[in-house]
Amino acid sequence: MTDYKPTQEPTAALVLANGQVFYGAGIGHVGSAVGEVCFNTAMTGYQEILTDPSYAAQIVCFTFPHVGNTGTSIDDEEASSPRAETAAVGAIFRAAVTPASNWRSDAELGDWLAARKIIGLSGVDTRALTAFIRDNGMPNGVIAHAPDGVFDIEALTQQAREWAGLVGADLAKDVGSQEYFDWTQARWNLPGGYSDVENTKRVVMIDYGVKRNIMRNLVSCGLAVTVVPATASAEDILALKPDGVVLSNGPGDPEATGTYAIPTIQKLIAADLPLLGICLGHQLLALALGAKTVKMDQGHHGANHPVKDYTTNKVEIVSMNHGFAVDRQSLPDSVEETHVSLFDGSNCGIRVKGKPVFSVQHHPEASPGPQDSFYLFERFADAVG
Ligand SMILES: NC(=O)CC[C@H](N)C(=O)O
Repeated sequence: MTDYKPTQEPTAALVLANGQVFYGAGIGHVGSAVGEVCFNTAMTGYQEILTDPSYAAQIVCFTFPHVGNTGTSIDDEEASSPRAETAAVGAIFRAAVTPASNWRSDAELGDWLAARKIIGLSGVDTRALTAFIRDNGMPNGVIAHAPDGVFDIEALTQQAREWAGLVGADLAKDVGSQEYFDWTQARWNLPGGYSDVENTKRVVMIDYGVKRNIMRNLVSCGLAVTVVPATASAEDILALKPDGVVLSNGPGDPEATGTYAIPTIQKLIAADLPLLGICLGHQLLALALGAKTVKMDQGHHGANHPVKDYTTNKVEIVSMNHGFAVDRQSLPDSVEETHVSLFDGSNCGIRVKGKPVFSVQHHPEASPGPQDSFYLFERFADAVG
């Protein structure tokens, strides 16, 4: 792969740890940021992707060429708080971002990226970058936006090389909420917008970087949601007398977050509470049950991934965003594999035999199906109810 130079003078660049450079036009935040570079194949949902806290410390290369056409809307934020660390650090686009044309848009993508402190880079050969990631795995890199076009490539390469990367990184405790709070908003299901619902059965959401739509789906299934920080102890959680617990999605290496999450989850399982894990929550549940997680080469990031539910033999089209996976071989006898990726056969779901404790690797709230995976929330609500 050769360095790709656009015809105009570049105002932004992606510099990989191996020294390769992708030049383009800058948009959004001015400055530089280091992260792991991944590609996402979704055709829609760029705002939800960039505000999914699971993408913290990542730079997302969109394979879909036209991004930004529908602008941004306050309703499409996914992080529970707008702090800068709760989002991807960079976004890479093939085509230049054109003005938004959509009735829902309340800000142009460029302005929104700037407000969110996300660096955008357009005009990049995203196919070449994606092919590179497919062949070599997800590299560390620095994305830099300098309107004067001056880049110290050597220093940026050095920064990418010296970054410790995502293996061993616990990001969940910084990205998740630092406070306890109740979430009451249900799914967007009325012409007037989202509705607030008061439910009686209460679940605690351990926030490792939760997405809002997970909480909306729980509320829509009849559950009241109390959010607690990632580091909340089992004692603190049990004191809230929950009817169930949800382990959220989140960024970073599950093993690193596991140092404090595993003992908590083990106590919650011992307390016989219904438990649902999603993505990072799935990986943490597996670790708490004695299994292992592994780093994937290119990961799964997209909105068209087929997953099979062995318990019903149905295939659902799901949204994925993960760079680590549960190692099937390491699952103990007490655990049954319930879901598998039909792309690469990797594990996508588990349940504990004889207990209402289960988890999935994909994002059932993200609706590419569009409703294929909502049954998981209903399954959990039934277990709680
Ligand atoms: N979406 C998530 O929860 C991601 C989980 C984990 N950080 C991974 O990359 O595998």
